[in-house]
Amino acid sequence: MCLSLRPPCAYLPRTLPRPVCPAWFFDPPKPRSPANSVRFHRVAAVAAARATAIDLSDPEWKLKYQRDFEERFNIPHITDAFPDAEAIPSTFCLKMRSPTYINNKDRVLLKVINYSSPASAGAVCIDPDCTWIEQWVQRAGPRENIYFRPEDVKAAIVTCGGLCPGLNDVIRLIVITLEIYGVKNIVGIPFGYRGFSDKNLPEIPLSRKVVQNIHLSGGSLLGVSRGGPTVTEIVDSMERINMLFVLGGNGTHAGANAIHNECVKRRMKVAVVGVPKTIDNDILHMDKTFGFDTAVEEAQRAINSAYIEAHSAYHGIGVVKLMGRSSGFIAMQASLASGQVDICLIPEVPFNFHGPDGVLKHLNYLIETKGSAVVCVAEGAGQSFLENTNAKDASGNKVLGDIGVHIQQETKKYFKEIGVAADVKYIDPTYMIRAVRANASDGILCTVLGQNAVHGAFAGYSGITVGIINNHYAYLPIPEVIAYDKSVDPNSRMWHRCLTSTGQPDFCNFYPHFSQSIKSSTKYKKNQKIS
Ligand SMILES: Nc1ncnc2c1ncn2[C@@H]1O[C@H](COP(=O)(O)OP(=O)(O)O)[C@@H](O)[C@H]1O
Ligand SMILES: O=P(O)(O)OC[C@H]1O[C@](O)(COP(=O)(O)O)[C@@H](O)[C@@H]1O
Ligand SMILES: [Mg+2]
Repeated sequence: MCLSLRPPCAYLPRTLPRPVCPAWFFDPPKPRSPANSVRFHRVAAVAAARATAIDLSDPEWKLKYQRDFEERFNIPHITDAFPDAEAIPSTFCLKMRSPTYINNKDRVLLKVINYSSPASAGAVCIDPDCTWIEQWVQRAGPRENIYFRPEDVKAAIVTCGGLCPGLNDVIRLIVITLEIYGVKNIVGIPFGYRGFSDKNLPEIPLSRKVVQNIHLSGGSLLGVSRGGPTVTEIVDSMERINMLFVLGGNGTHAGANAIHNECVKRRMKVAVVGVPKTIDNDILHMDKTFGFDTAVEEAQRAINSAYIEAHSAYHGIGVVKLMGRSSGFIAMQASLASGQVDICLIPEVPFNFHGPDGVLKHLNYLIETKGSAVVCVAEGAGQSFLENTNAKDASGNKVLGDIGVHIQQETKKYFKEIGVAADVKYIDPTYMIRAVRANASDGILCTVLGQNAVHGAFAGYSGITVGIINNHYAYLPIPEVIAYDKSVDPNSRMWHRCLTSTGQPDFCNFYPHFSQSIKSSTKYKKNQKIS
């Protein structure tokens, strides 16, 4: 089957025999655009920095790589700074039966596919032969011994960044689990990191009674914010807090790691544990982050509305903009789930609006052949077409231009110019999606993550976060999950499945002139640097 066809091919039947596919299809290049080349450079820089120490001609390189991996994914523990910290038997006990514990040596396998070649879809290889190297990370869960006496614990929870379905579910389970361990002093920090420094925002006392039903609504019981005090100010104001649960995305986790480091520097015995919250799903190594499933489900509803509007109008075109600053996961998954999208545009895959290979030309084709069309665009896509204001939000995130409005305007202009009627409707459901309560699968994920965050803190780990990896739960050191933003691999099976579903061509005449062998692909080059 041939996916990702350029427009001339797109008019051919979909069941093309393989030879009809252009050669470059079988060797798809990594797309580049001004926006995502920055990202790729960052990825490459990180990989190269790690790779410099590895010499593939060294017969022991595999062993050394494995050792380096183990070191990187080793999670910090209270005993690193306090070797004399006393371990006591766990106070975590269930009413009905005694809990089963996790052994400190239990591990979860991070990569489960043994790629035979760098050309395999989605392959991530360390050397050109794709040598199989086991990469193990720490299994999450309750330990038999704990490093905090529940009566000495003051636990705080803070939620930062933008909203995400499931925040209340995680808060709820952290509080409930802390109480099961016997903790009485539990507080919420109001409005993100800001709550640490704003004297007008007192701590919120939390208990099972307070949190019992909070998961029934979206948002965060504690409130969220961007920006706020410095790490020094945060640690200065932590007073008696010796367990800090931080719910947030990459920015929040960078803050949490800095808080952990500052506590170690000041010789404060504090466990700082993150729970990744990002609706964009851009945290590394995890199957997904909580709220993502719910977001996709809600996004589908917006797409369905756009479809109905477009389908019911004469030459209707529905445009839906979904979240995703630098990663197109929601747009890709929602497009796949809905099956109603004709064009899906994400930041990772460059596109042209105009010209023979452009989005507008294909929209005209869709209007001619189908009578209507639906476009789903991720907010970070096509930013190079918009004015760069260099504006930043309070957290330092780039303020993006509205690509949805741009598509709507350009589409109207184009159809007017070619003298074809078109009725263009634009839907931006961003804040509606973020504010809903978690669906059942996210509710379960939040429950498990919340519990494991508490187990991690009691086990004495700090500067860690918790995530689902290949359907198991693991603790990871924070720097490893925020080294760069996770993004959609345009060479992955999932993106190709999305293209199969939409039937869209490549909107970039860049591709045909780029038919190089796999040896020039980004991943291969990265691996070459290693050798
Ligand atoms: N590199 C950083 N170091 C310390 N704190 C940070 C850093 N980046 C962001 N933060 C703080 O983390 C919080 C959330 O960051 P933000 O980028 O808005 O959301 P998210 O955590 O979802 O990425 C903000 O209060 C911000 O000030
Ligand atoms: O308007 P706000 O609050 O700045 O949020 C907008 C942003 O929030 C997001 O939904 C995700 O933000 P977070 O990384 O904080 O979860 C982005 O996709 C979007 O750009
Ligand atoms: Mg972020």
